Amino acid sequence: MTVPAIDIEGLTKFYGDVRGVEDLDLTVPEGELFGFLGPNGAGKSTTIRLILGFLKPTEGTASVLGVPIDDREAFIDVRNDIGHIPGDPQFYDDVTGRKTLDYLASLSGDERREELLERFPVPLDRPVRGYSRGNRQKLAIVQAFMHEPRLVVMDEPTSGLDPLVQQEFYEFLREERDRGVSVFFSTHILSEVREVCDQVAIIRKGRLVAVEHIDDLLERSGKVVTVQTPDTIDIADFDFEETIDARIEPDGSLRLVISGNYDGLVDALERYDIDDLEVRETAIEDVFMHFYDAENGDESAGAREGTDDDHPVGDDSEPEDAEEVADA
Ligand SMILES: Nc1ncnc2c1ncn2[C@@H]1O[C@H](COP(=O)(O)OP(=O)(O)OP(=O)(O)O)[C@@H](O)[C@H]1O
Repeated sequence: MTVPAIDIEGLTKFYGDVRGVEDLDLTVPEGELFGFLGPNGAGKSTTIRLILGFLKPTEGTASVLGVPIDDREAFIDVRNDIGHIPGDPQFYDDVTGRKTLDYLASLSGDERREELLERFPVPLDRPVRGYSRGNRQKLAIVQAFMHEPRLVVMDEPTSGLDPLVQQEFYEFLREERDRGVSVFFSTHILSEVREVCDQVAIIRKGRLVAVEHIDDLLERSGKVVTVQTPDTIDIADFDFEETIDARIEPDGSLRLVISGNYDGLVDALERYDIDDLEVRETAIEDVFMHFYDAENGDESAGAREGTDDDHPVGDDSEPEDAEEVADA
């Protein structure tokens, strides 16, 4: 029986009165690219910090690669099988990229630094202080993967990367997945979810609202059909079982979202002259937007400020606030 890469049960974290996450249940299977999506302040970083043992849950538990996060000793061992890219990777600024990697390699190992640096090159002999945001992120990628982890957990890993490097990183992630590596990452970028994820979990206001295979999600989300006709459209003609949404656009065209077969549509269109007809996949934005609330904005509003944990990457086991776990 294979052990899930991550198994979360009833995980809850309150920062004083502020809810980080509440009653989260989630299983991330081994060998999948698993996306974690949600608006600002939804609880993504909190979840990531909990499963890496940097924060102590208020309730509930999780296992990572089969090891419960509250089994401190076993968890320290399993950390070597985990790679991590924090939300805002911090390094010791006066140290060069090369020395940074040497140091991190001495802690966790280094099986493939050269290969990774070829794909994600950084100015190795310059102090990290002078690195651009993108180069910092590439250094974070190299350190997260160089010890051949079985699981990599990443908090918005493509922020700061230019589009070409992003594409290279997506390709790299797919290759890693095909080699059996499990990847769990938070993101705001909807197209990224579509491009690389096998499954996605969506979190809002600290609670899980959906876990979906991307293919199923897109299948259920249907196709968008746009029809231009000189005739007056009776929207009731297009209300068949497969219709998810039907509306007349401001330019007078008919826009339908249809899931399933097109028989009803073809029959209905016989009543009209057609100037133009377009069928396209539903934009991922439309697929996900109904999971977000129009008024959500920044869900962290009202929460305590200035308590983020931006430790240097090699030092993220050093908690900075009293609530964090002392020996993560
Ligand atoms: N150290 C902390 N102290 C107090 N409240 C916190 C702390 N960290 C997070 N929170 C609060 O917990 C909630 C979840 O925050 P979290 O950072 O986990 O969300 P997120 O989904 O990662 O957001 P973003 O997409 O903006 O990074 C928010 O209301 C946030 O303000």
